[in-house]
Amino acid sequence: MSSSDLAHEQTYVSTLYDRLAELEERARQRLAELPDDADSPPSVRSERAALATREVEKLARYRAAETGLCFGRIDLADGERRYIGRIGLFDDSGDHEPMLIDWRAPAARPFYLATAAAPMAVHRRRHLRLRGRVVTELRDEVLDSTTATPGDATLVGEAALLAELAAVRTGRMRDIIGTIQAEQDHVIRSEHRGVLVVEGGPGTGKTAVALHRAAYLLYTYREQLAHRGVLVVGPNQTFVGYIDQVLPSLGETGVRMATLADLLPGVTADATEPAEVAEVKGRAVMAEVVAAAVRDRQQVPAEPTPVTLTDRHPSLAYQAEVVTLEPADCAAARDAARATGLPHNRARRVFTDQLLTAVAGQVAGRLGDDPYAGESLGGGDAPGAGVSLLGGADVAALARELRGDPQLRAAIDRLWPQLTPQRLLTELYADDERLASAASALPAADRQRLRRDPGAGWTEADVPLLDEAAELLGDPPAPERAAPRSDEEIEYAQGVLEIAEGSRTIDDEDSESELLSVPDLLTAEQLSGRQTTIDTRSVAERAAEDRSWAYGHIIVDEAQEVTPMGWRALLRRCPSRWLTVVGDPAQTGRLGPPTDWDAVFTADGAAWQLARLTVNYRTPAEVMTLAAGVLARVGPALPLPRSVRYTGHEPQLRRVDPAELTDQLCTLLTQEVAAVDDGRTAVIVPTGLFTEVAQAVTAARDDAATHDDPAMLEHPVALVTPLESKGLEFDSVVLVEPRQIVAESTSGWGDLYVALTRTTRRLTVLHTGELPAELQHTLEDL
Ligand SMILES: Nc1ncnc2c1ncn2[C@@H]1O[C@H](COP(=O)(O)OP(=O)(O)OP(=O)(O)O)[C@@H](O)[C@H]1O
Repeated sequence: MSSSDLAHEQTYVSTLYDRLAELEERARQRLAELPDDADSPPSVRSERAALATREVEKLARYRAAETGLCFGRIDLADGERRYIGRIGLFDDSGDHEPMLIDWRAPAARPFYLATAAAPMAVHRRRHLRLRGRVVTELRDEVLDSTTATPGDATLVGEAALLAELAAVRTGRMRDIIGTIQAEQDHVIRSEHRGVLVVEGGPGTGKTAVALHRAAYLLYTYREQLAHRGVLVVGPNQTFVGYIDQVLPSLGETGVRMATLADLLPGVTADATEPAEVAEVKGRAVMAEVVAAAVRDRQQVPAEPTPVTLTDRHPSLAYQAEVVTLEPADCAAARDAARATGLPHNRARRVFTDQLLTAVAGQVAGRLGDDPYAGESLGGGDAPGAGVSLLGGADVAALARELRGDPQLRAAIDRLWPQLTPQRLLTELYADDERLASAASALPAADRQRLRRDPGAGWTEADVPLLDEAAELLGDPPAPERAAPRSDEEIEYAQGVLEIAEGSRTIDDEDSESELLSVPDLLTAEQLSGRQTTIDTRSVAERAAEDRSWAYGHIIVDEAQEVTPMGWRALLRRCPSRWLTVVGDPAQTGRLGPPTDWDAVFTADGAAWQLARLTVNYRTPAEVMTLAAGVLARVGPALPLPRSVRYTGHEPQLRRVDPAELTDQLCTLLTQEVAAVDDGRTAVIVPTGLFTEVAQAVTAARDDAATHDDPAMLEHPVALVTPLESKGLEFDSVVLVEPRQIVAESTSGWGDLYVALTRTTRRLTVLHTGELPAELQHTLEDL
């Protein structure tokens, strides 16, 4: 590439940065010019808050675009030249000519799709590499079948791609907007408005593609998605930490990232449990178990139940101290409450009302009996025997009075208690009888797995069950008195009232003294209650605090790990059924059958489509050859993704003396850390060996960390179990005791396959006994 080419691009890129700085300055000014709000009415304040939010978001996008602002250029056959970058920039002329095209805009698409065979009117594609604002490198491809450089015809911008893939890892995932490949582009820009399921082997870019799709959808459907927000679900907090920089680096900050365990506000699901228990909790049948557990809490007594009233009710002249809850009355009240279709806590009101009316009728029957019914008083004024003297209004008044009786309330509570999801599940798990009734569809051994004493804490598998329960129970009816207003709000309202009082006209003062003023009509508390509080939380924050939030789009990563109950919780949060779901059946770590997409989505009425990614960008071909034997054990029909590159490093298989395992490991780590420079090395250890190995390694090296450290991935050495390594990648991987990994795994060979495919460059397998034949065979075949 000539230096004049570089100089030319430098001039252009500098102009782009100048334009970006101008726009940033303008947004900052607009923010500064927004008037102070304090005294404006709520409608004006909320409009200004919206304006401010828009400017703040713009500023965030401009800032995010600073690094690597422009990364590409396409020259079209007709002479048009388009620069492609992180955001769109237009010049200030009246025509607003595009200076830089957002990578998500349709005009940028040929940059990602054009090949020599199908050039899409592109004559040349250029990749620009920047360091800060300086253009350091250009890579050109001429898309002309006669002059095209030889290479992998399926790859777009092969040289730039391979340079990206060779870069050392930092412990945080990066965006890939400069080198998105054609099959990935089709997924990112898919116009499918239902569920898009993307399957692909390790390293095929499923996570990268899912996140770029989120950015693409937010760009293309910003109005629609800005209000409802986008949720990205990952398998664990380490993974969420690994990917959480990608969308902000693309200028998108309004996305909520969470694990399934975080879905329910107010529930911390950090307890652990055996995989066999989690598997039972994840089954679809658990929806029926939870529903039955709720129904079981709506009871009818087998026998008439006497209740001694405690209060001396003013209207009960004869002190009817004992009332009876008749099974037939309770059953009628239960039927009426269920027939409303309301959630349990809301339907409780109907049950209570109807039962109280029945009890009041009983009391009224006693009170209203005509004492002279048997006597002949002459005249036809008395209603006669068996006919109450009290009318419907009297019965209603009695029912109202009875509602306050503590004994009666307690009796009703036993029949139809107000329940929280936590109480429902705690009492279900803790009681064999309740379990036998609600979970009768489960075999006895599985029911026993659910048995647990109160206070054990919640696990991730409990969250969808709690969510299911929350849906069936509903929120309790709003408390009669609203939550007290804050002192500050009341003080402000008091001030308003004083001003209103002080600003009364002279005419007012002259008028009659009984003329009411504002403070006579309204207390400060009432006025503060009428003020509209302006919610300054972001959409993502509001969504996180609201169990019933409906997201505009949901992205689910490592989707093969989600259980049928997990899917119910996710789909509930996306009424539009617009989801992107990425996963690999071969990497399933959970017990139970693999996910049947049809059973999950078609049964739910969602239109779903399958797309596949076939090229592995992470794992070198040498390592994938080793992993092939293991994949065959995971499932003979599962496709092996094609690796995009060889690195020249054959995987090392080292047998060591059991007594020397940790010493050998520490020595090896010193070599690996040196070999990857600033890169990252992982030690993947079976769970049963984890504590021993982690203690030895962290004692020997202060650059090593485990998941106890939230910044684990930023350390040169991370110690992880196979399950924790899911979705992550490292420059070098040391895999300890593969045979034990398989022995411990609940899903057969899947965990070993995941562990083997985490490396971008180097792999060493340390083992003390025989290697699994699957690893040896593959090597012999080489
Ligand atoms: N088009 C691309 N250009 C540059 N890098 C890419 C591209 N596609 C994927 N990569 C890189 O390949 C690596 C693997 O991508 P990613 O983690 O998204 O794969 P995955 O399919 O989710 O893997 P796994 O299932 O093993 O977790 C990442 O470092 C990612 O940045």
